[in-house]
Amino acid sequence: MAVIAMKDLQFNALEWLNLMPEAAVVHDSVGIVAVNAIAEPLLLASGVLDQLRCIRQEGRISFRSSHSHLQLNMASSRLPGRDAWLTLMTPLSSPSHHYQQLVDRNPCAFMVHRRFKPLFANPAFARLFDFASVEQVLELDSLRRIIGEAHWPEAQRNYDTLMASGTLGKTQVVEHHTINGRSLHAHLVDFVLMWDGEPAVCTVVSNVSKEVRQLEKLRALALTDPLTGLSNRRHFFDYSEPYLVRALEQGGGLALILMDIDHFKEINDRFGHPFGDRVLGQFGQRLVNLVEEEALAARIGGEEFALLMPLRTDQCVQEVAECLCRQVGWTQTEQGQEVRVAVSVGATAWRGNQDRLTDMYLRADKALYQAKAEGRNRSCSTEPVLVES
Ligand SMILES: Nc1nc2c(ncn2[C@@H]2O[C@H](COP(=O)(O)OP(=O)(O)OP(=O)(O)O)[C@@H](O)[C@H]2O)c(=O)[nH]1
Repeated sequence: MAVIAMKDLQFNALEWLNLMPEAAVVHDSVGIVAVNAIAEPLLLASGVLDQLRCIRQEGRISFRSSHSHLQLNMASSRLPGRDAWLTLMTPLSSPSHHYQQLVDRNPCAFMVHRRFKPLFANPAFARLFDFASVEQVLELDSLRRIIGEAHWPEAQRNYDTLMASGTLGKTQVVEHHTINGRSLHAHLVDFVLMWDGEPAVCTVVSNVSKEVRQLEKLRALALTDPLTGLSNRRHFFDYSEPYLVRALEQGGGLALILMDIDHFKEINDRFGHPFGDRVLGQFGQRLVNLVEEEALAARIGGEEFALLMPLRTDQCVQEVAECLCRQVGWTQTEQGQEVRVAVSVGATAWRGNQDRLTDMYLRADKALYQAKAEGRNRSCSTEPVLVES
């Protein structure tokens, strides 16, 4: 592959060209940016550069023309967000044979036209989507089944945009299901080609299921406190919104409860940091066991925990806080000595639609401070407030 000029490092023209097993040229308002090896000799032939200039000057998008000597079919796609074009040159004769080659030479590809009617597919595509053969793919009237109902409206919109603009489809990662219902994540790159005088779409597919799973794992790790397995501070504050929305929509109550283990420094000092770590882990476990599943429990600091939980109409925040305070602590023996793990608790209830989590946090923190000041191992809550209906 020869690169004539690369004006912008972010511009992934080379990547695009790598996907094209046929003659492909990327050009912008100044000139040719990149070509692949198959297109290079074609550019030397008289007339081809003029055709490309025409595309630029007239601002035409997808078009088809043939050069008398070379009998080329030139279809241009505008690169998303760029004043640049990708032109594919295909022999005018035997397009069917040519497109079959196009999909066959790609690691995994298919071509559709008119509402996702499959025209060509390669064996890797058939295998990836659990088809018995390429023929089975081509028997379908539409790829709707593997696109999936959830993604179908968006896929149709993308297809229409692609047809109307001739623009290269945005690369995207989409969850699909195989014909056997197996879920997989695929990275798709679409480009427009001419088929039987009409635009059609060729899509190059990469199976990125493994990468997506790894990303999901990493995301979960980034949101989890490793010591307790609870949500971490970031997740707690980022994930609070659905709780507030639900309280607002359903008019229910919501409690924010902060808990801070008493004299934790002393526990560390007496029994060592690893023991302190075990206490934190145990505390997290006890907390999860005490609350219902829909509660969001998090470790938001060293020995500070938070709980965001819906309140039933028969529950009042003071009682919930008091109950937790009594039940979450415990006594155990370590190195022949008694260890008492107790907490101070500060709690508040949501006060209606102007009340944000940050407001609630300030109030609960104040109540927690009060519980510490009054002697620890107790709960305090903000004064009873009527929850707005
Ligand atoms: N083992 C362990 N200790 C931690 C961790 N994070 C914070 N700490 C310790 O937690 C202790 C908190 O001490 P303080 O803020 O003085 O609070 P306290 O001793 O619990 O006193 P009060 O909160 O006033 O009852 C400090 O000694 C920290 O080093 C952790 O991940 N593991």
